[in-house]
Amino acid sequence: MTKDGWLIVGNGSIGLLWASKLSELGEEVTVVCRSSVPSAPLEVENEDEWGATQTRRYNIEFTDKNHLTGKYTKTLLCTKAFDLIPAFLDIRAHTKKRGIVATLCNGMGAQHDLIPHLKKHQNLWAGVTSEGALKLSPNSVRKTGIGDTFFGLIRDSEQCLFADAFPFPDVQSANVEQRLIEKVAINAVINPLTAIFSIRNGQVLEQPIRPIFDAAINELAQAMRSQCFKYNAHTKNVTPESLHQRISTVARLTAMNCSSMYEDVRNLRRTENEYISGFFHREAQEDTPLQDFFYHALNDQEHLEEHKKKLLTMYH
Ligand SMILES: NC(=O)C1=CN([C@@H]2O[C@H](COP(=O)(O)OP(=O)(O)OC[C@H]3O[C@@H](n4cnc5c(N)ncnc54)[C@H](OP(=O)(O)O)[C@@H]3O)[C@@H](O)[C@H]2O)C=CC1
Ligand SMILES: CC(C)(CO)C(=O)C(=O)O
Repeated sequence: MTKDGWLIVGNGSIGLLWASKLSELGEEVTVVCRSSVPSAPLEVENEDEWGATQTRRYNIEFTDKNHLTGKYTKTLLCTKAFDLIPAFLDIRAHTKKRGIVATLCNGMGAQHDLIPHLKKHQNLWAGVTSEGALKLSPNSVRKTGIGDTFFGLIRDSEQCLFADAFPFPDVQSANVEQRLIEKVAINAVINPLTAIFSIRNGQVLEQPIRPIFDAAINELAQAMRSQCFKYNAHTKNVTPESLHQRISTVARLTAMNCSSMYEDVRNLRRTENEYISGFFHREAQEDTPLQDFFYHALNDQEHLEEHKKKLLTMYH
């Protein structure tokens, strides 16, 4: 049986947020959960313009992979980068062979690694989002930051049911590779700093973190402009000023948010370090000592306090 609604994989903050957005469009939404399957409706908390909390409820279906039926034409994977492929393989049998698969995860690498696992005529849309969200329980989420979201085709099959149109208004992007790289740069600055120093996003703009924030941006801009950088076609016009402006804006708009990496570190969960600082650590041909430092510090969390002190000494 063909299902024309959306199948969302992952009831984390982003999966719950997108379940509400799709539901608001009048779409049928099914969310596949790996752990506990909620029996209550989805709840989304948001602050109105006067700072009062508003809660909206949505009638969507929560289920687990063993109770899925039919084949979905539209699938949105909202997992961490390292879970993307196993999550798709879990539900692959329930995806339509000419349908679309979309991803919303940070970092670089996992999206492209998914391509060989797709069915023959499925289109793959890689998404990037700078919205902030905090999961409160398996069925509730709080919006914590304003941001934008874009999806672009990274695998285009002529026989896909949706041709090359993404079935959600105003999010389609023709230059998604550029957006993916720009987003990984944003995450490579905000996420490690917030995770190492246990601070909210907005605090990266303040003392004593500010000099490290500035240095991390200058270093990345230089690495991204280098002719030897594999993705140089998408990044050659990046300047320290433009990168600075973009990353500072995200930090301001999500000032009260705890980045996904900070949440992972404080909840003792695996981080996306490998797909964020790890990406620059492997791919940048220029020296990126700060990214290398972040990468090693986050792989050595038992000594985070020492890494923190060292960073502060180096930049003051
Ligand atoms: N939170 C934020 O503000 C932002 C997050 N992002 C990015 O979006 C992506 C998702 O983030 P976020 O929602 O915060 O992450 P979470 O860790 O909150 O959620 C990921 C969810 O995916 C679930 N999952 C993993 N594997 C499977 C599977 N096989 N089947 C079903 N569910 C599965 C996890 O299940 P379980 O509960 O069992 O762990 C978890 O609920 C990440 O790449 C993140 O970096 C981007 C911008 C902002
Ligand atoms: C945009 C930002 C920094 C929002 O917190 C994010 O992508 C994350 O937390 O991973």
